[in-house]
Parts: sequence; C-alpha cells; structure tokens
Amino acid sequence: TNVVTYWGQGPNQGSLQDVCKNPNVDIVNIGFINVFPDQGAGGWPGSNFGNACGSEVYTYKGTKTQLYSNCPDIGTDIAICQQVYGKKVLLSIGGGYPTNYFIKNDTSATNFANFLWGAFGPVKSEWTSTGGPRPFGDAVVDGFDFDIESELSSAPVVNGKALTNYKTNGYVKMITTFKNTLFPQDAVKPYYISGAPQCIVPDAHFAGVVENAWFDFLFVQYYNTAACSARQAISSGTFKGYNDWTGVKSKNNDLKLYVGLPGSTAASSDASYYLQLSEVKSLISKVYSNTRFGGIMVWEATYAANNVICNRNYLTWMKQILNA
Ligand SMILES: CNC(=O)NC(=N)Nc1ccccc1
Repeated sequence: TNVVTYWGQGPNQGSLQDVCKNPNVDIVNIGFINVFPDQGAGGWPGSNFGNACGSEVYTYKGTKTQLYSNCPDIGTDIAICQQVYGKKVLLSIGGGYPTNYFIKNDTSATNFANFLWGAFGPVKSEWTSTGGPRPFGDAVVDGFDFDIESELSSAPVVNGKALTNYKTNGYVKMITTFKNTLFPQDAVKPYYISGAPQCIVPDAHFAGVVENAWFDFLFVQYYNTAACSARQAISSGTFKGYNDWTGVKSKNNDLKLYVGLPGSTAASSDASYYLQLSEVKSLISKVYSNTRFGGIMVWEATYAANNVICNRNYLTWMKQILNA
C-alpha cells in the first residue's frame, strides 16, 4: 500500500526533491493547475505552485497568461523524484483556490487535455516548435490528478444557455482523451489518472465520472466534510465515508481507494479533522483488508513535514502504520 502526498501549496514550502527524499512516500501530486483554459487569460490554463515559481508568466499572442514560466527547480526535481527515488509524480488540476473553474464543452475538454499533454507529457517537437510551453522543461509527469473543488454560485451561461451539469461537465471527456488517445502515444512508461473527491457519495463533481471514465486511484478527502470524515469514523466507530466509496461503480475494476488525511492540525479547514497517530492506526485497521484499499493520502507535504512526532514526520508515520 502507498503513501501519497500533495506538494506545491505549502506555506514557505521546501523543494519537491525534499519530499521525494523520504523513502516512505510513493506518489507525489504537484498542485495546481488552478485556472482552466475557458476562464484563463489568453485561453490558456494557469498555475500556482506557491513559492516554487517566480512571477514571470508566458505571453501568448500578446496576452500575458496565468501560466508561470519560471519554476526553476520543479522540472529537475521531478526527474530526480522519478529516476533517483523511484516515485510517481502526477500533476493535479483544480484545487481549492480559486474555485471558479469549469469546462464549457467537449471541445474545451479535449483541447485542455491536449494542452496538458503537450506541456507536461512527453516532449514533442510539434508542440515546442509551435510555441507550446514546457513549464517543467523536459520532465515528463506520470499522469494527471483531478482535484475538482470548484464552487459556482449559479450555473454558468454558455452561448446563452445555462450549463446544466457544470460541476461534472467535461471531466469524462478529458479523462477519456488522456486514456484512449494520448497515453497510448507513449509506450515508454505507464500513465495514471487519479481524482481527489470529497468523502460524500456521490461527490458533486464525480457523480457519474468515476462510473464513466478510467481512474487508477481516488484520493478521497476524509476532512473538510464532517458527515463522512475520518474524525466522524473515530467518534462513531464506523468508517461510513470509506464504506460508501467501496460501493461506487467504477470503469476500472482495480480502482484503488485512498484514505485522505490532513498532515497536521493546520492542514484542513478545521483542526478537529486531524487524527493522532493512534487514531490513524485504529482507522486503518478498519479498511486494511478491503481489496480496494490503496493506502493513505496526506494533504499536504509541507504541513506533514513540519509535523514531527518522536523524530519522524507525519508522512513517515503513515508508512509505519500501513506496514504494521
Ligand atoms: C486533495 N485536495 C485537498 O486536500 N484540497 C484541500 N484541502 N482544499 C481545501 C479546502 C478547504 C480548506 C483548505 C483546503
């Protein structure tokens, strides 16, 4: 079973390489591509990787975009994470700020997937020679994570019509484009698709998406939502949030479910969502034998790194608990 963590949104964060140095971490999700092309300046996606990037952005057709162009260490660190430390590194789209992103239609979805593949997938001269950006240089990610937390006050109006399924629109098309068209273009290595739903079933953004599109992993956020949180499981003795997710129909019969936990009391919307190590041990004992259980996800690497208990940080402890 795996330990997964997000990196890129930590306060005064250390390098991605620092996270990969920890042998107890298996997968690192880099967050976030937090602006989608339909809302982004110049029609490009935008990014936020915290202090890992300078203020410079790409300019496209005379328009300054929201895609950072000067993130000097991320590309080299991805290669080190993969080649030296054997980690999988995924690029996460969405995130918790801002939350106004959505995909207008299938064309937007396909274009978005093609852009991410050109910019962060295998290096292709037809992409770079026509001005396509490579924010992480020659580094090639191992897949894409959908951390869809967008909240819109009302349905967006597209071509004069309210977009009815705006919370889920476009994600099946994006993922299918990756899985059926783009990933097969590169036989060099496998590519993965993951999601980070809230613990409520059905999650507002993933209703029907998991059933109709391929996911390898779901990093379920058992925090920020009281009714299905890990905290509620400890209080009640029943891990309702996990049990509900095991019943969700998936296109991938081997879909792995991860228990997502805050890396410290400061890492989630409410400190009560944070579990002490003994509570994590008790929680994992309830799911460990489940065939769909894939491991633990920790939000977020910097918070976890700063949470040192008996000389080991929270990420290290998660692996100890999984191996117990
Ligand atoms: C895997 N994604 C997240 O964990 N997102 C996340 N933690 N969003 C968030 C929501 C409310 C307060 C702070 C962060």
